[in-house]
Amino acid sequence: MSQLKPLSSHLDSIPSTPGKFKMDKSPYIHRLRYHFSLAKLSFWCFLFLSLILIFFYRAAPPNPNSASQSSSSSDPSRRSLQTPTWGGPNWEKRVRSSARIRSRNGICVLVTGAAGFVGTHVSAALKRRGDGVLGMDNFNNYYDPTLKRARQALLERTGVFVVEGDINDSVLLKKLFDVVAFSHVMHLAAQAGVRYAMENPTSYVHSNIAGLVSVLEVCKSANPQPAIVWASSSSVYGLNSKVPFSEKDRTDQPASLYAATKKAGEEIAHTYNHIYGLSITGLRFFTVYGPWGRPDMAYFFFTRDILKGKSIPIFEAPNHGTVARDFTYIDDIVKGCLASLDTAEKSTGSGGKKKGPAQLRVFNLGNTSPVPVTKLVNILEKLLKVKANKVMLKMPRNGDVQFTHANITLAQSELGYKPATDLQTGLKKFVRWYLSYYSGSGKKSSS
Ligand SMILES: O=C(O)[C@H]1O[C@H](OP(=O)(O)OP(=O)(O)OC[C@H]2O[C@@H](n3ccc(=O)[nH]c3=O)[C@H](O)[C@@H]2O)[C@H](O)[C@@H](O)[C@@H]1O
Repeated sequence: MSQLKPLSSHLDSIPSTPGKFKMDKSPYIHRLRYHFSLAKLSFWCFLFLSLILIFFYRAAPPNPNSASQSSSSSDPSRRSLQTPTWGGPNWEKRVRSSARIRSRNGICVLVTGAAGFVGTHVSAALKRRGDGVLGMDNFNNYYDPTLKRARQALLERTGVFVVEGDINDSVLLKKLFDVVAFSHVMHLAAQAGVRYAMENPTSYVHSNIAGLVSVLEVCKSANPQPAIVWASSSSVYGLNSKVPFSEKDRTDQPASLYAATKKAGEEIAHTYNHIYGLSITGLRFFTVYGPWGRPDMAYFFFTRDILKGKSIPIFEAPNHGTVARDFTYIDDIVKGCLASLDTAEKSTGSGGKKKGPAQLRVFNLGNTSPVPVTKLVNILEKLLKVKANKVMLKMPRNGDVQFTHANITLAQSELGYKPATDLQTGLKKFVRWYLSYYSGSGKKSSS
């Protein structure tokens, strides 16, 4: 710029209208021509450098569509939108290769939330039996993202590519369906956790409502439409006091915003099934635990805090009432998920138009034997060989319910679902994983 200024003062004396400037061979004119060509050269150099700078600036995020959705909101699920990392021929090649079916009668599944706890186990199990699997995850920081990266690395080793992106990024979702004709979508991406909903309510609306609609919108327009299996929650039973919880029981009394968004998801699923002929199966998971689990869940952070000698807050109901959960081991949940995919009928619509009625199902996937939280802590103490510093607390009014208990008759008859792992056995496997994962490298921290 500094070079152009003095030159522009020379150029100011030259008429701007072409044709009015007469060529003259005087020495002054020669000097003028010399200055003029220098100005031109500087101008083109400047333009060229600017173009290079603009090119590199724009090339930094490969997908401008996603970048435009970035937000500085406190919502952790949105943060990943700021660093989109998809697109390009190599990326498409990896997507295709990961989604390629490698067994006879295999299915081709898009797994959202693939770097999550259940997502990782389900993706690995599908891949092991030869199905085509493509993962998707936004790697948000609701809990330690290094654990999610470690799960991603595990999946990479089994041949599953996890695309980094948010389910609200419909451009990315459409692109994935352009590249691969998925027969099924296993939709597990969600904002989980019951108590966190009071801290960050919008993250639940963003992932569990807007995100679900985004996924269903793309599925409904896809040709062929995939069959969808997705994660609802035992929390939809809310204040229901009839035990064990059956799919026919009322679910209109959610006790947390988390539960309300999952219940809303079930109603949204009904709408997309009704209008567009999408085949949809909702799975009500009951407190899933196991290796590679979620650090925000009680069994996980109790283990961490017992080992650190920190106190363990154990909630109790009024009048010292027992708080209990139908803890369900991850391997049993995986079997239920795969059976749901295998028994899912095809969607009946195509390209956004319904052609006939389609399957709509909801199943409880629980363990059918609730265990008090105090008992969970006793088992952990024995497995860890450390006495817990227990502090009994009145159950806070932040969304928890006193107990959960699944009736699994429907899943048993329709899916052949039969949980086989009791809490003692499952926690033993979890503790073994926990100790090797967190002491193995000496670098990781569960805090
Ligand atoms: O079944 C489900 O649908 C839900 O299961 C879990 O929710 P929750 O059962 O509340 O699991 P945890 O947060 O691990 O709590 C387990 C038990 O420990 C108790 N707890 C929790 C935290 C604590 O500090 N102290 C304590 O006693 C809770 O009251 C609860 O009874 C998951 O976190 C949800 O994402 C999932 O949807």
